[in-house]
Amino acid sequence: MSEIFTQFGSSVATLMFLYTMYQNYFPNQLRNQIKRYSKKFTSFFYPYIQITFNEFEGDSWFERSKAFSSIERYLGKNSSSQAKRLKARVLRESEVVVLSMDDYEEVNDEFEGVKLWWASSQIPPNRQSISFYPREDEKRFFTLTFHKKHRKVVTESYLKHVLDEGKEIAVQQRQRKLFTNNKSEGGGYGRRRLWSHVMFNHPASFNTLAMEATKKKEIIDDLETFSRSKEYYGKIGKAWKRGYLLFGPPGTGKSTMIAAMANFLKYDVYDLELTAVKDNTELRRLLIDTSSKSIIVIEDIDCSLDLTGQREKKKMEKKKGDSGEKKDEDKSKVEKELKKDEDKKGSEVTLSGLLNCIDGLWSTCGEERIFVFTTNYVEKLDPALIRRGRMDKHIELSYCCFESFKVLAKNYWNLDSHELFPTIEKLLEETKMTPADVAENLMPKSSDDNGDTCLERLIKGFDIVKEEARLKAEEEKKEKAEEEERLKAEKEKEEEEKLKAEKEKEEEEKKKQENGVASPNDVKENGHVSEK
Ligand SMILES: Nc1ncnc2c1ncn2[C@@H]1O[C@H](COP(=O)(O)OP(=O)(O)OP(=O)(O)O)[C@@H](O)[C@H]1O
Ligand SMILES: [Mg+2]
Repeated sequence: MSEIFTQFGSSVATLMFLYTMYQNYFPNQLRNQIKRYSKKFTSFFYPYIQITFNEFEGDSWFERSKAFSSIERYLGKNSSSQAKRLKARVLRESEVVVLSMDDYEEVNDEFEGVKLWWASSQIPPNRQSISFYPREDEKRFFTLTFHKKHRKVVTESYLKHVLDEGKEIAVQQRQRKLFTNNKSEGGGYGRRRLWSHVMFNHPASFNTLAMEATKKKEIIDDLETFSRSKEYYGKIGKAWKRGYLLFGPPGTGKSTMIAAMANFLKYDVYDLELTAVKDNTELRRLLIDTSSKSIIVIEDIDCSLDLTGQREKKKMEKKKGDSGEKKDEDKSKVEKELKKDEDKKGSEVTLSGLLNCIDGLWSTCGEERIFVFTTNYVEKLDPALIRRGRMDKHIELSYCCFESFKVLAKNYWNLDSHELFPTIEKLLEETKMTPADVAENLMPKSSDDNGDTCLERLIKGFDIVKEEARLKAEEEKKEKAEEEERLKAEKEKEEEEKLKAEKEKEEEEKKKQENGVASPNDVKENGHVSEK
């Protein structure tokens, strides 16, 4: 036994001696060669492949690798049930807690029947010191291990799947923003910020939007299909964007619907104020500066620009001419309209500039974008602006119907039915009331209010709306009668002046004949006086 120990001891000593000789006397180059061949030798028997994803790559020390962040999110979602140690991070803007697997944790994954292993590691810092910032020599990385026979599936499909899903999770977790364009002020130095933003926290959703169920479903389906159609748009050679035109009277839910759309798709919203845009070039710059997955909104498009072009201009010029002859009251009305027109002129954005941005070559900068225009007067818009392809879907938001009312009653008071519903249904058929008015009546105004009192108030509200409608109709009738009267007076005046002119002419001719002077009509081309 002691012999065996002696032999074992001397063999270990020999090995140690050889290793020390190898370390000390083999040149570096030779050592590297040996290392390379030994790795090749082991990989011949070791059937697995490893891919490493570093947190920071190349020169960009300050910017985390996008692939690393996507993998972290993907694994965070899939590893929370497997990993024993997780790291929690709270996103600054959204206050959402994001979990990711801690260092030296391992999780497995499966994709199309292929088994894969992920591990998170880090190269520890060389020196021990206290630092607020991440240490330069502290390198975190993920390692993906898989059998070499799955190389094709992993490199061609799995990695794309991981990165796409990671990106999608980021979209879901991000705090969305509401942007508005800054007014252009010439003469500034440096690069001006084109958009300002606040956090988008509008609570509207399609559940709370009062609208017929079929119409609502149609819009939801349309939005869903759009957001899933990246490949399809690419295949048919169309920019991945869609235009919606929302039209209807004030208070019918156009702005609310935009918020519901943004919440449904989890998009940012860019509220574009066209009158603050200097010219077409700036409009283009603004659009290039918008991100993908966003809704670009132009509210009250009929008021934003002189989109009816020359026709409108002529009408205003005529009004301007007329205003000289009008009563003071009328004059101020026309001047007000002219002032509004002047405001629009502060912007040199033209209809064709706008059309190019929605539909031209520039519209393809950025993808997955929805353009929404709203208006109270669809008939005022230029047909070129709202043709399909530009505004693909036209949605009319109208006065409250019984179905819409039921959505509001459910939202405001959790009412599915009530004895007053039939009365309200009848009143809604007879009277035009906007969802905004219905909502206002259903809002509790004191702690004593409940479903019954609010429905009763709504019924009374119909009387007010009816009375308002009656007064408005009367006023319109009066205005119409006054306009007719004015036109009649103008016509009579014109006729009178015409008659007067004719009479004067006749008298003049008569006078000339009496004085024996030939009238110019009596002079023939040859200069002779005609015989009468
Ligand atoms: N269809 C609707 N569903 C739910 N609430 C609505 C609806 N329409 C209007 N409202 C309520 O009325 C208010 C005003 O609606 P909103 O601002 O969406 O109207 P609008 O059509 O954009 O009006 P405007 O043409 O004046 O801009 C909203 O705050 C909302 O509470
Ligand atoms: Mg609105």
